[in-house]
Amino acid sequence: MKQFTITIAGGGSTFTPGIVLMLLDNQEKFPIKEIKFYDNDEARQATIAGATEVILQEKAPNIKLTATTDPETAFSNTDFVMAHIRTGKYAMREQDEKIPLKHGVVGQETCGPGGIAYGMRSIGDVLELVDYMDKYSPDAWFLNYSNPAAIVAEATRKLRPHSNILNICDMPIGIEELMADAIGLSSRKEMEVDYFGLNHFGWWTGIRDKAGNDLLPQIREHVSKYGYVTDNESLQHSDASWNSTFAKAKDVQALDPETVPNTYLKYYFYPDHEVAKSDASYTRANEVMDGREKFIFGECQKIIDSQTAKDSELHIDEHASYIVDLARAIAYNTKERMLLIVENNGAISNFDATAMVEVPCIVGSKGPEPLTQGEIPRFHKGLMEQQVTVEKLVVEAFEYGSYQKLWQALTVSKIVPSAKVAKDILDDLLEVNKPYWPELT
Ligand SMILES: NC(=O)c1ccc[n+]([C@@H]2O[C@H](COP(=O)([O-])OP(=O)(O)OC[C@H]3O[C@@H](n4cnc5c(N)ncnc54)[C@H](O)[C@@H]3O)[C@@H](O)[C@H]2O)c1
Ligand SMILES: O=P(O)(O)OC[C@H]1O[C@H](O[C@H]2[C@H](O)[C@@H](O)[C@@H](O)O[C@@H]2CO)[C@H](O)[C@@H](O)[C@@H]1O
Ligand SMILES: [Mn+2]
Repeated sequence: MKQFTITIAGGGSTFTPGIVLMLLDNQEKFPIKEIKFYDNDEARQATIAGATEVILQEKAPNIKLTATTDPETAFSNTDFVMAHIRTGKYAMREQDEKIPLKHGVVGQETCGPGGIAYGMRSIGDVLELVDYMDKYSPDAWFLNYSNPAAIVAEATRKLRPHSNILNICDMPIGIEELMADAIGLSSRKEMEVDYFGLNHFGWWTGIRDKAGNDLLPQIREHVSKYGYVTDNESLQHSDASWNSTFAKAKDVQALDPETVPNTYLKYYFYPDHEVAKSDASYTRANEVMDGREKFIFGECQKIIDSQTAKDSELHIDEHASYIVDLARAIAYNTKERMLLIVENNGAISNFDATAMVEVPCIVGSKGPEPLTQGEIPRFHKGLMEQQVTVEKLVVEAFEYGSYQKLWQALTVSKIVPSAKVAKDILDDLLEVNKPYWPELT
C-alpha cells in the first residue's frame, strides 16, 4: 500500500497537533511515510515540531518529520498539502473583531468586516502556497481550510482555476455531530445530508439515515427548542461563547422552520444581539489566545521538556478525520459523500453559476462532483446573492488593488448599516493592515 507524504502548511497552527494525532490514528486507512511542516514563523512552528518529533518517536517511529520555512523543501515530493494558515495570526484576528465593534458593528473572524479584512490578508498568502505546490509537486492536491474559506475559495476559483484545490469547512461537521447526538445516533456518519449555502452561510434541507428514513423532522424539533445544545458533555465546546452560539441556532432556525441552519447565520440575522453581548475589550480572539493557544503551546513545551508525550493532555482532533476522508477519497477514489465549497455550475439551479457554494459532493480521484440541490427559495437566494456579492467584490478588490471595490464590499454586507460606517471601518482596518493587504488605490 502506498505511503503518503503530507505537507502541513501552517505547521505552527494550534490545530496541527490534533490533526497529526488523528493522522497517526488512521495509519491503517491512510499510511504516511513523511510529514512536512511549513510555516513562515520558524519559532512558532519549532514548538509544535519539537513536540511532534517526540510523539512520532513514541507512536510512529517509521514516519519522518521535516519542519522547514523553505518552500522547496516543504512542497517537493509531497502528495497532499493540508493548509491551515492564519495570515497576521491572532493579533490581526483581534483587530478584525475589535475595529468593527468600535463602530457598533459585529466583530467576527470570518463574517462581516472582520472576514473581509481577513480575506484581504489571506488571499495572497494562500495563492503563494498553491503556487509552491504547483511548482514543486504539480500532481499533489491542496486541501485548504485556511479562513475565511468563502473568500479564499472564490480567490482560488478565479485566480488559480487549474490547480488541484479542495476548499472545506468543519462547521457542518461539528454541527452534524451535535444533531446526531440530539436524536440518539452515535455519529454524524450514520446520516446522509442535503445542504446548500455559501461557506458559513447555509442550511440543511434533508437528513436521512442509511436506510433512507427521514431524520429531519426530529432534528428540526430539537433545534426549534434547544438549538444545537445537547446534554452530552463530551460534545460541548470547552468555551461558553461557543455553547451560546449552539443555543442561538434556535432563533436562527425560526426564520425557516423547514430547514436547520448553519450557526454562523446568527451574525447576519441578529447582529444587534451579537453587538450588544460583545465585549469590545475582550473578544473571541482573546479567548482563543488565553485558551487554545496557551493550552496547545503549553502542552507542546511540556512534551519537549520531558521528552515524552505519555502524560500529555493533547488529544486527537476527531472532527478533523474529515481531512483523512478527503485525502482517501482522492487517493483511493472512494466516492466519499462530503460537503465541500465548490463552483456552483448549476448545483443550485437558480443561483450564480460561478459562485463558490457549499453543497454535498461525491469525491473521487478526479476531485469533487457536486450533487444538485435544485432551486432554492427566494428568502435564501436573496440572502446568498447579497453575501456572494461581498465575497466576489473582496476578491476583485484584491485583484485590482481597488479601495472602491472594498468599500462596496463592506457597504453590501448585510451587517454594515451604511456606506459611511462602511468607510469608517474600512479606513481603520486599512491602517492596521498595511503590512498585509495589497496597496489600494
Ligand atoms: N475551514 C475551517 O472550518 C476551519 C476550522 C478551524 C480553523 N480554520 C483555520 O485554520 C487556520 C489556523 O487556525 P489557528 O487558530 O490554528 O491559527 P494559528 O495562528 O494558531 O496558526 C496559523 C499558523 O499559520 C502560520 N502562517 C501565517 N501566515 C503564513 C504563511 N504565509 N505561510 C506559512 N504559514 C503561515 C502562522 O505563523 C501560524 O503558525 C486559520 O485560518 C483558521 O481560521 C479553519
Ligand atoms: O473561535 P475558534 O478559533 O475556536 O473557532 C473558529 C472556527 O470555528 C469553526 O471551526 C470549529 C468547528 O466547527 C468545531 O466543530 C470545533 O472543532 O472547533 C473548530 C474550531 O474552533 C469554523 O468552521 C472555522 O471556520 C472557524 O475558524
Ligand atoms: Mn469553517
